[in-house]
Amino acid sequence: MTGQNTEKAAYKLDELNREATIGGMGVSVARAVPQIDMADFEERKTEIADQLWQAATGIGFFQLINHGIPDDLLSSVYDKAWDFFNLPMAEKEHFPLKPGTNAGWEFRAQVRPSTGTPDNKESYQITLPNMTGLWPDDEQVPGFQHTMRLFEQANWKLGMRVLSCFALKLGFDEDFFTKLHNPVSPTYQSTLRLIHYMSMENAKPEDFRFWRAGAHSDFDCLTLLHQRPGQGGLQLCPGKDATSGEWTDVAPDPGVVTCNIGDMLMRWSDDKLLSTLHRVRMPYPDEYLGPRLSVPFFCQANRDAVIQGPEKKYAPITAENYLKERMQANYAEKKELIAGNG
Ligand SMILES: O=C(O)CCC(=O)C(=O)O
Ligand SMILES: [Fe+2]
Repeated sequence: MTGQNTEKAAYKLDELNREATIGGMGVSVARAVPQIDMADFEERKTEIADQLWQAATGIGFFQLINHGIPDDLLSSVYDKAWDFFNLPMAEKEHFPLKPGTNAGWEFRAQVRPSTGTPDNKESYQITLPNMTGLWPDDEQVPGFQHTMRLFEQANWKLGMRVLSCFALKLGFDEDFFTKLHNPVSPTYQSTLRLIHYMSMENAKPEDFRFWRAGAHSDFDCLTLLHQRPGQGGLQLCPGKDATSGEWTDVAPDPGVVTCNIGDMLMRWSDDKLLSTLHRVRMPYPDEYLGPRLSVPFFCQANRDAVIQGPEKKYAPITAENYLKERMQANYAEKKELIAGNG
């Protein structure tokens, strides 16, 4: 089967080689990240698809405005995320991230090939078929499960709109990707992730040498990221490697959803849609030093989806096998599956 040999060798895929060489600071360079208006989506689909294609074949990042995810839902997600992260450690430990499931809580466990050190963060991941025993109850965090399910669904819907535009552009049926991100299937593996990057307010100068999130590309098809205004740090470096060392801050403007293409869609588009390296840097001394909360949603095709582009540039591979290969590099020393999306 395709992939079996490559699965055995961590770092074998091009993406991993790319990641392993990009731990340096680099320099800061301003670049425009296109903003794309999703208003009146059905009527404006052709125009929106053109804009998405241009951004995704260029810088690989774009920001959606008028995306339809209600502000009050987003605020409620942030409130409940804090309620969760503020639980005592001993309570959070009841929801451990289970290897290979992208579900549950981890604390400073994700080591990036690019840095070799754990990201300075804790996170809680929601992958719907894998959540048994992993939801805090309404006494611990009132309304947590209800709110997160609503938000997961809202992100899925927006993600599928974007993917339907890429499907049209690639010559697939409009609902091609939607059918392969089927949320009622047991093979569903899209993930909502709540991330708490630790406050740097009382940190020692040497702690600033590390990364909130080391440079990486995402494994999935498409990532929708919610950043909080005033809590920046996300940077991108376009192209297939970071040899330029030129990183661009992606502003956490209010009301935008920041999107990037992941490796899975890059492969599925025969390398036309570009998965772009990104990272989360530490704040500069004159910036906000408090904790940072971000919420990405990873649109990741169902495990049994077969990935092959219209031009058949790469051999077919199931999403499950593709992710196995991709994940092996991101495990902590015990080679456990820490996080399988970004
Ligand atoms: O927190 C962020 O701004 C980005 C997080 C990210 O890139 C990831 O989790 O894959
Ligand atoms: Fe990422």
